[in-house]
Amino acid sequence: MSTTYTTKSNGTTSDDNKWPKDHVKKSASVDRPPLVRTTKLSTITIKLYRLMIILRMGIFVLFFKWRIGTALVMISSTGTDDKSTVLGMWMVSMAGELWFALMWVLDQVPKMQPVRRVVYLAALDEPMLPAMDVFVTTVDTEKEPPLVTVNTILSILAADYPAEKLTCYVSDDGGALLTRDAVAEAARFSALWVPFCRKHAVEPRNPEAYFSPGASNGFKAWRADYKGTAWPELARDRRRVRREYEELRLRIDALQAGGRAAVDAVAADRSCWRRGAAEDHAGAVELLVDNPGPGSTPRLGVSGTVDGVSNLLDLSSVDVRVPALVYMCREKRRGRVNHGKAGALNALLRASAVLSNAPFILNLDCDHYVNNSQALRAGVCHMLDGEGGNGNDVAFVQFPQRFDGVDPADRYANHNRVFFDCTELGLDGLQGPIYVGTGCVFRRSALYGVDPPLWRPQGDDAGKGAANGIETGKLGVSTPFLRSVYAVLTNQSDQWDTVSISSPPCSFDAAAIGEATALVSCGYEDRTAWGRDIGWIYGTVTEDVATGFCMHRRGWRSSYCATAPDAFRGTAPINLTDRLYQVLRWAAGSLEIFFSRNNALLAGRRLHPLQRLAYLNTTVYPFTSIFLIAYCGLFPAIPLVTGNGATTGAFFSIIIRPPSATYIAFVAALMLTLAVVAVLEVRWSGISLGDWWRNQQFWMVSATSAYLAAAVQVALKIAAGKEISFKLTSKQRATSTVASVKDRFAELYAVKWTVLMVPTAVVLAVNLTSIVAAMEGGSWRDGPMAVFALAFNAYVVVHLYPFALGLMGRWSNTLSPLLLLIAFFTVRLLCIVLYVQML
Ligand SMILES: O=c1ccn([C@@H]2O[C@H](COP(=O)(O)OP(=O)(O)O[C@H]3O[C@H](CO)[C@@H](O)[C@H](O)[C@H]3O)[C@@H](O)[C@H]2O)c(=O)[nH]1
Ligand SMILES: [Mn+2]
Repeated sequence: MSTTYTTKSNGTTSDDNKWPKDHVKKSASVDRPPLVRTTKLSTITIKLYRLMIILRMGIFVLFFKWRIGTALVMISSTGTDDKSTVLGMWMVSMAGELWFALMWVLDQVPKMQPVRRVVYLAALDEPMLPAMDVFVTTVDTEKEPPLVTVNTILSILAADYPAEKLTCYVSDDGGALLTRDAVAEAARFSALWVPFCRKHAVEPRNPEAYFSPGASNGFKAWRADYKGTAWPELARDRRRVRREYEELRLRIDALQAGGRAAVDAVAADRSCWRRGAAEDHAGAVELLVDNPGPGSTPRLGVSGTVDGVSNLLDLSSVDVRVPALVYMCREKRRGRVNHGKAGALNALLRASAVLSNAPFILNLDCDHYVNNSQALRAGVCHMLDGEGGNGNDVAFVQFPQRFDGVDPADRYANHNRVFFDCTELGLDGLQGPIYVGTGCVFRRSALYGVDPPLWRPQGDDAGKGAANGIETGKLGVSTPFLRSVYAVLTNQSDQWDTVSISSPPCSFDAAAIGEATALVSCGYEDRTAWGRDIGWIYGTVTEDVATGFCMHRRGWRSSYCATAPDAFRGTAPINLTDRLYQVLRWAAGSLEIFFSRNNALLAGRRLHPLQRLAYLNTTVYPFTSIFLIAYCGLFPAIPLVTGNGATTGAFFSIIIRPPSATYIAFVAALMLTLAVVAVLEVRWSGISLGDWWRNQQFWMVSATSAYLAAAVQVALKIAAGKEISFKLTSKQRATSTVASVKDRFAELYAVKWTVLMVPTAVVLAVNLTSIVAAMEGGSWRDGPMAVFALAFNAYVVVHLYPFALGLMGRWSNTLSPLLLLIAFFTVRLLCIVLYVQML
């Protein structure tokens, strides 16, 4: 598919943006079976889906033609007194309808060519595996319990990957000694946990998830595999490891309690258990587990050699080496912007460059653990072989985000299935999925702001030109760092053997650690291009979308890797307040990108045309709230504002007439095609109708609350320079206790009122005012406006208030999604029929 794209976009005007003339796709010249197989979905369902989308776009065109035609006639035949009212209403309604149609098109069109990719892990030879660095970020020990981070680290260290090629870096943005001590505890426990996982091939390799009763996370129940002789030994080892794990938990609890006690003692001076204040502390890089050494061979456990571990388990036939683990805390100083997560990741990028300098980087939030120990290998398959045999143009491989601990009804649409199982698959068929912040493997060279091989001058396969072209001023002044960048950029070849990828060899000596510490100082990025062209992108709270966009804009591709069982799993906010704040941050971040140099409309021609639409969609969607609230909510108030009593009455008398048959036909056709497209989408992607419905519902909730708040925040940023802050999502502390669903999700049932509901409240108030006004001006019959307002109120209430009141979970168990869908479309239809009757 990339080939057709290349030819299609050939022959541009600007020199820089010309598709390489005779770029021939290098197919995998290596003699091995392909690692990834890509299939375009082209079942009858998909064909029908495309057809319906095109059909619906056609109906839009006819509809708008008719609407504009009839409105012009009506406006010209209206008396001058009412003209402003009618014109006002007509403009608001046209703006709304055009916007909703545009949003629907932007959302649907990039989904028209979905692909699926399957990896063949068996074809991946051990020596082919490149080195991999894993970045974990954490910032706040209250909202991100250290135990969660510890479990994530353990799942990474125990992943099925050669120990000498894997390094785990933990960034502690809060500079808390507690975090550092907890990571050190993880390092100690890994000496037992990693060999145990290897010995019995346990899954998942997150101890908390592994030991929690009933959590199989997509794997067969752990006992099922062990009917044979290994069973008694696993049971015994498991018991012992579990006991050790319980002790680890207690130690971490004690650390946390100690931290709190100290805080209490020194009257809220949090600095006593930090390197300094959370926002003002020195940088530090510390090696907690050393690398086993390049090319080192498996070391079998011999009794009594591994920190007393072998006394607990028989490890005589198990490789006991543990991958390297590095703790890092970048320097922060008050009064200097630190760029949040993007700043932390850029510090990690530099520090790791002078230590392990792996060509690939996996990025995980502290709560997203490795659920499938093969995940890293799956990512490598995409990097080596993705995009039709040559993965060299793939900048990143995104995995779907999956979550533990969401209520069974998924009331707040945390699973986001439509996005992860439809949209991302569709984008994978274009230039590649959007980067969503966690569970993503990067190519290090792509983060250094160079062009993909596809766009380099001919014959520059080794990236020499790219390496020479890199201006040192952009990257900062550290010579060891620049040397590491050069090594990475010149080492891109199709021969992904250990020789070419592990250069320069890992070194974790004191000099390297010292250099790494200098690289995480807060002044390093001054007068460089970090955050602009290099590394993770600054200037938005959704650094993920911006970073992926900048790569796609350069012509890089990305790849989507859905595995079974899930590659990674994290936690999601399950109460409405946290969830709405998360949605608010995403919406505000998107608008920040829209109003920046990273606006999709400004990108050059290397961006796939449909990819551009997709990025436009992800950055303008919060504006929908303005149109929605004007169209459905404030619309009834227009005659009250523009007309005086007499003209309003006259206006009402004009508009009491049944809607025309043409209009009803249009609305019915638009509704029907919408429903059919939805059903087809559900069918080809394999999500359930319930998932789709949840998304619709939660979209309504967000669009009448958080999106509008985001628009206000961004307006304030533009007008008054007020920066948008990153409000961290609280991670649930994992529990091993079995509690009833009701107890576990008790928080859901508590009514939480939040400021984000204010926009909805305003709209409802305006609606009520207009109802009262209409009633005062005459009888109920005179006020179709009032009926419309009532219908909209019902619409909002049906969508929103059950959420707020915590009823949805119970309802959804009794009402089938289909019934809800029917109700949803009926109310929507009613709203629209009533409303256009007025025009
Ligand atoms: O100053 C900061 C702020 C945040 N983080 C880390 O950023 C991550 C994401 O935070 P979270 O509150 O969990 O955000 P979510 O809303 O769950 O995250 C999604 O959306 C974010 C963008 O808004 C992305 O950064 C995330 O990766 C993506 O999972 C966590 O690991 C934090 O520790 C930092 O390291 N430094
Ligand atoms: Mn998160």
